[in-house]
Amino acid sequence: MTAKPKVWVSRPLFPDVLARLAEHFDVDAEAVEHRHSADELKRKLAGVDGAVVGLADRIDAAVLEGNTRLKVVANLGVGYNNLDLDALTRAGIVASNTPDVLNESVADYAWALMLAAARRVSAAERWLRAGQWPGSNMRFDDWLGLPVHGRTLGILGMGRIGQGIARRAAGFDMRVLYHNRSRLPEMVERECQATLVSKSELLRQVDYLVLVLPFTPENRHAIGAPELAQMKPSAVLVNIARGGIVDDAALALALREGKLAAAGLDVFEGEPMVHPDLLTLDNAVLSPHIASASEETRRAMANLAADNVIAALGFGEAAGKPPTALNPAVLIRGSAHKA
Ligand SMILES: NC(=O)C1=CN([C@@H]2O[C@H](COP(=O)(O)OP(=O)(O)OC[C@H]3O[C@@H](n4cnc5c(N)ncnc54)[C@H](OP(=O)(O)O)[C@@H]3O)[C@@H](O)[C@H]2O)C=CC1
Ligand SMILES: O=C(O)C(=O)[C@@H](O)[C@H](O)[C@H](O)CO
Repeated sequence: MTAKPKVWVSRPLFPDVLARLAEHFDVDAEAVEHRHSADELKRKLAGVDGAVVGLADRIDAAVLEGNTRLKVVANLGVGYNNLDLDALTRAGIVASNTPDVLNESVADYAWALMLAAARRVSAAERWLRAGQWPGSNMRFDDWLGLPVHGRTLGILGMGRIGQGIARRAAGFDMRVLYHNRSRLPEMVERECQATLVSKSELLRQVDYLVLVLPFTPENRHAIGAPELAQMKPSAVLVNIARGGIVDDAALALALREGKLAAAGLDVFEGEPMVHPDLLTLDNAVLSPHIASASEETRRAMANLAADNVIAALGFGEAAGKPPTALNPAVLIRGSAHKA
């Protein structure tokens, strides 16, 4: 009997998903969360045929150097800026991500941050938990927030998730503007009731700006001091995209100086570290990169990553056709199936 292919799972995963992988593979699954160094990644990946990795695992040319065994890397996330896709493709390794299954949960969460930032939910809760309500003689005009309904929502990066955020805006009777490098099909614009504008028009007109761009070299600091200066001082910024798309130092300054009303942030430059100034600001609602974290969605992401590994290594009904491969040309050339 031939030995089963080996698969490494870099972070703890749902047991039933690991069991699906174990039907076909000899699975080495990490039992505790741990940030792997480049050396550890190189060592782990050298001994396996497939891997399921997280956003903290940076898979680049140095990590892959000399690796002749690895055939597939499945990323637990739709964003894949932790993968050097060119290096993976050059090495004949299939890479995959987890699009679509998380759209609705992440769109829900963008709204959670938008509403919380507008209505000062986190600051009010901190105040209440600190025991400050009794005896405070809270005034009729204390804790005033910003209206959401009827305002203008802007989406920078109107892809799968951005469109979900836009569709929800109808319930709040909002006008929706968006900016992408290319215009969406008219039918999609109609469904989302959204209008394409230039980036500077978007910055100037919106009351709420939600960022849902991928992190690429082009998008680094897409929102920095010059862009913040174009926004209304009463506007709210929501970043659920990636740390580094916003210049967090410039954002903290704008929030402190009242040049921007509030922010809701799920991602940070250099996370898990957060810019110290943001931590001191009451008008910033902060969360630890949890926009996709509903049970149903995280399970769907894990299963989709497993589907990709199973198919790329030639098993299951989709053998040879990983459903969400980022570089399917590797499969067409057949190099993912090196001996
Ligand atoms: N906080 C979290 O937990 C999560 C974060 N994310 C992040 O959200 C990102 C988006 O996901 P998803 O919606 O699936 O991706 P999509 O690829 O479907 O959408 C991205 C959109 O961004 C647009 N875009 C890219 N570059 C630019 C640019 N320079 N200026 C304007 N628009 C741009 C693209 O349009 P065009 O090409 O026409 O410009 C596209 O419409 C992910 O890459 C990930 O980083 C996703 C899930 C959870
Ligand atoms: O999908 C993405 O791009 C995300 O950023 C998230 O869904 C993370 O993958 C998730 O938080 C696990 O780290």
